[in-house]
Amino acid sequence: MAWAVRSLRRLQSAASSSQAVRLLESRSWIRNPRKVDVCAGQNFVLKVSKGGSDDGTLTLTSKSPPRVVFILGGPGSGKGTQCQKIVDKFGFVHLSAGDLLRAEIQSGSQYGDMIKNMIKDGKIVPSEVTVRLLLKAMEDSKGEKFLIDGFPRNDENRAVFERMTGIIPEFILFFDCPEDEMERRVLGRNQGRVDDNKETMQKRLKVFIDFSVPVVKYYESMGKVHKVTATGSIDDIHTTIEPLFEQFSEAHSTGESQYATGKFDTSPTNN
Ligand SMILES: Nc1ncnc2c1ncn2[C@@H]1O[C@H](COP(=O)(O)OP(=O)(O)O)[C@@H](O)[C@H]1O
Ligand SMILES: O=c1ccn([C@@H]2O[C@H](COP(=O)(O)OP(=O)(O)O)[C@@H](O)[C@H]2O)c(=O)[nH]1
Ligand SMILES: [Mg+2]
Repeated sequence: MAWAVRSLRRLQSAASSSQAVRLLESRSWIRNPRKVDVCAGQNFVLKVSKGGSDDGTLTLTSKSPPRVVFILGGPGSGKGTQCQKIVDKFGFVHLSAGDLLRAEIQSGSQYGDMIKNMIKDGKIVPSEVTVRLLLKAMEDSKGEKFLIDGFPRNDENRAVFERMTGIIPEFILFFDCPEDEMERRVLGRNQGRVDDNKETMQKRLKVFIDFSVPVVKYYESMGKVHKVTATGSIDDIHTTIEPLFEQFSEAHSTGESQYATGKFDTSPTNN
């Protein structure tokens, strides 16, 4: 029983809900859910439903669940530009996965060279690297609502984010832009980026079609995608998407929202 109390204390001291999710997944904290009805951590409440079978369903609700909107679209479709206008008006935390990766290169990280070479080739960086950067940025920001820009870029990104955070996006904003317009914008961006050139752009567009568009289709099958025609003026596009964020703010003005319900396998572990 001592280890159950010890483990419970570990869970209760978890600094964030995402840590609790990781503890749950590792199952290193509990062998018998019957002993734990409700466990309140610093940022979350864990409720164990008294399911008849052994694999009781655990519901992890967070007192202030991180609410996420994914902003997707091809390179140069206008994701960053529109995110900035949404932040100015609705106070989200804007996390550009690409910017976080470029900052990681600058930081002298052990992954720096790998990330730089992959960006140069328009390739998608391993999911765990990007998700850890996103998680850290979310926790450091102390924010509650996030625009995650340019992520997930493939199905593995999507699955790893969900597994590591337990977060389901509120909706996806997809900027639909013709390839020639995206190329024109990227080549005119003048940000000194290693990947803003004709050759890399062709590779990025292929990666977008082959890997990122299927992620949009996945979320479309869940009815979570708002597709926006991303040609026309920056202000007109912003006006088109504003109502989505007005509704978002109203819908979540009060109360907790359940953000992770998982069938965490709580059958007694062997170890
Ligand atoms: N509606 C638009 N019309 C023309 N240029 C745009 C529009 N939206 C963004 N841009 C420009 O195109 C380039 C790419 O925009 P950006 O927001 O960086 O796209 P993404 O983040 O999707 O790559 C930037 O130089 C930006 O100023
Ligand atoms: O989740 C991500 C986001 C970006 N990238 C890499 O970073 C590059 C630049 O991404 P960013 O979103 O900044 O490009 P944009 O679409 O804004 O031009 C991409 O082409 C990828 O090589 C990645 O691997 N994973
Ligand atoms: Mg961008």
